[in-house]
Amino acid sequence: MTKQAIRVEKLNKHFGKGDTFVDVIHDASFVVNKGELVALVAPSGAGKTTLLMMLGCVDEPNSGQIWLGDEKVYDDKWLTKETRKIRREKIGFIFQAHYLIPFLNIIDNLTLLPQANGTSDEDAKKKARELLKYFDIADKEKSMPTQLSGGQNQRVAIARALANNPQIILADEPTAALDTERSIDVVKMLKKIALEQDVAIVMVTHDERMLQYCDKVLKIENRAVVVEKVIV
Ligand SMILES: Nc1ncnc2c1ncn2[C@@H]1O[C@H](COP(=O)(O)OP(=O)(O)OP(=O)(O)O)[C@@H](O)[C@H]1O
Repeated sequence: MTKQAIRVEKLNKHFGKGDTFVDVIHDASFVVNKGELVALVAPSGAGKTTLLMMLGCVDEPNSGQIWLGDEKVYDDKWLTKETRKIRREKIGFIFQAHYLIPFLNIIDNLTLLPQANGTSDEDAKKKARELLKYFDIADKEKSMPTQLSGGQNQRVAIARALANNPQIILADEPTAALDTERSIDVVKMLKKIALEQDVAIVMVTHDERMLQYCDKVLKIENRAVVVEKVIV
């Protein structure tokens, strides 16, 4: 079994034409393995979200190649029309805001997508309860998101990203709305998930203090993606 969760070769992305042309990512090549927590850092506007959204099959690159696990999904074009299916089956997303649905309780927030994807009510609830237990918030299943703290809601959002057993989690500044202590909790939790569930996690962060918990750092420098090992 290969360890590779994401492989990118000579990936390019620009926006606009003429006066509005912006070259964002130029010939990016890197690998993220299963079990790794990888930070993605760069100055504002350098292309972090754009890169994450290409890995998530949301934004289309201009050229290059992307493999998710062993499956090549992009080779100068998407290799399937079903990019939504790839997202649903392989990828979990976490954002800065938790985006829980305010009028659904915690367990219903967790079971909504799996049920929409065809999982039975019973199986979706079983998995949701396992996740809530794993995240130490089993007693909150009947609570509404407004009754939980910011850190607890972010744990629910992480649990939701895991509900479909993804191979890859893409997290866009998951700690930006949290204080330092809660941020460290969340990043340590992501590290534990990566290791225990053999998931690859790419996390955008502006916070240098979080890098020590990561295995690698992807930096975007002058449109190129540079991979650095974390030395603690
Ligand atoms: N849909 C779009 N059309 C045109 N330009 C875009 C589009 N999306 C992003 N850009 C441009 O691409 C560049 C990279 O944007 P991106 O949001 O990926 O940066 P970022 O590193 O995530 O920034 P931040 O840290 O501020 O969130 C920016 O110059 C942005 O203006």
